[in-house]
Amino acid sequence: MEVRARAPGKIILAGEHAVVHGSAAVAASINLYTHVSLRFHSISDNDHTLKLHLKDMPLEFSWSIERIKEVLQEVGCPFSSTPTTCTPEFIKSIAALVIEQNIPEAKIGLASGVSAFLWLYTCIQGFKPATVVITSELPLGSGLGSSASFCVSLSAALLALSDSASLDFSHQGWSVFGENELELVNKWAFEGEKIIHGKPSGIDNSVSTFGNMIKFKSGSLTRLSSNMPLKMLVTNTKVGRNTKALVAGVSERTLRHPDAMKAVFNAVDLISEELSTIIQSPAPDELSITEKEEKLEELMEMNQGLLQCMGVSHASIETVLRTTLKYKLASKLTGAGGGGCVLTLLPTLLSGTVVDKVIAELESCGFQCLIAGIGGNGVEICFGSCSS
Ligand SMILES: Nc1ncnc2c1ncn2[C@@H]1O[C@H](COP(=O)(O)OP(=O)(O)OP(=O)(O)O)[C@@H](O)[C@H]1O
Ligand SMILES: C[C@@](O)(CCO)CC(=O)[O-]
Ligand SMILES: [Mg+2]
Repeated sequence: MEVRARAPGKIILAGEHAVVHGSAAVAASINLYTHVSLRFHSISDNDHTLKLHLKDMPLEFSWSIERIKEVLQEVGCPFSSTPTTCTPEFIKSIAALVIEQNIPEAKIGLASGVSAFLWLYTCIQGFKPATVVITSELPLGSGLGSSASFCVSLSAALLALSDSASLDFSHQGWSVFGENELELVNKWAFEGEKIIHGKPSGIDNSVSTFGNMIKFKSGSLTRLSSNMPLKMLVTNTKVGRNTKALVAGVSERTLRHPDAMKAVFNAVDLISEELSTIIQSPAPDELSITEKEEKLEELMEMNQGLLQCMGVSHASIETVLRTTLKYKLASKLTGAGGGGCVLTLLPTLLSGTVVDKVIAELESCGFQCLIAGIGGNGVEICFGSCSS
């Protein structure tokens, strides 16, 4: 029996970092996915290993089930029907299993992803021999939620083949879980994100699980129904960074300047609330689409200024901001910042020629541009044949 799962990446329209400190944030799924395929080995395979194939790296890992048992059972049994946080003892043991695989130095950032894999796998499936293959359309470590879509798609595939799932294996094509299963996928993915991120707010795994557009505040999610055709240019500066370090940096700044940072987070909260109201306000509205877009642009600029206050901008991000401003377009970083991706709102009435010009200028700086499809489905699973 083989199952496939796919989960989308995301953009954050407002509120990254501040959301870790209790402010509201607004995020939307995008049409770029991480794909997971999971197949248990049968007795006739005579293969007693757990294999992880990161196809586009390309890297392959393999552990004998005996070795995994030997290392993990020293600290307990991770197998659990409810989402469980990986303890520091398990983290250490899992790290030992990852180190044995000799990940090349240039790809060492993947170690946290492989650790999250081992945690989610052994918690949800225990010690069953299997092969897991992962591919991703998302750039890793660029602010588009690669870590969350990795954890969500993996949790979905693992839960789909768990004993507690009651799914219709004969259904052809992609299908969605029921609400309760989605909640469970989301909770497990959050545990995986903790291993990769340190202190995630939960917004990335939530939007990857449920899709569409959400407002997220203090761990709770509100689904937004947008009445605006939103078009965003995503520019990848290709400057590598890692979310864990950036989130930790903002927390350290908050410890040094608690009152000033509280005011910054409060301002971001108000920006996210206003942005979600504008996006949801019914059309036709007293505000024309253009007026709404102008308000969104201003809010994005204000949010970007506050992200600079938090210390998460970067010279490459500033270059994108300056370039798009020449065309009177507003931009902000998305995700954790420090490099990674920048969003630019493309107003409905903007001519295609201007879009082409701005993309050409950004690409001449060595950046990579794409126009993301915003607000599609969340995680989906498929048994048997399905289009990719
Ligand atoms: N397809 C994948 N295979 C293995 N590991 C992955 C994969 N996708 C993400 N990861 C793990 O997640 C890490 C990147 O996560 P990180 O949170 O730093 O960036 P991001 O999720 O792309 O951006 P953001 O959190 O700002 O949205 C990688 O270094 C790796 O450990
Ligand atoms: C930087 C951050 O706010 C968003 C990363 O996409 C971290 C988080 O909320 O977990
Ligand atoms: Mg991430």
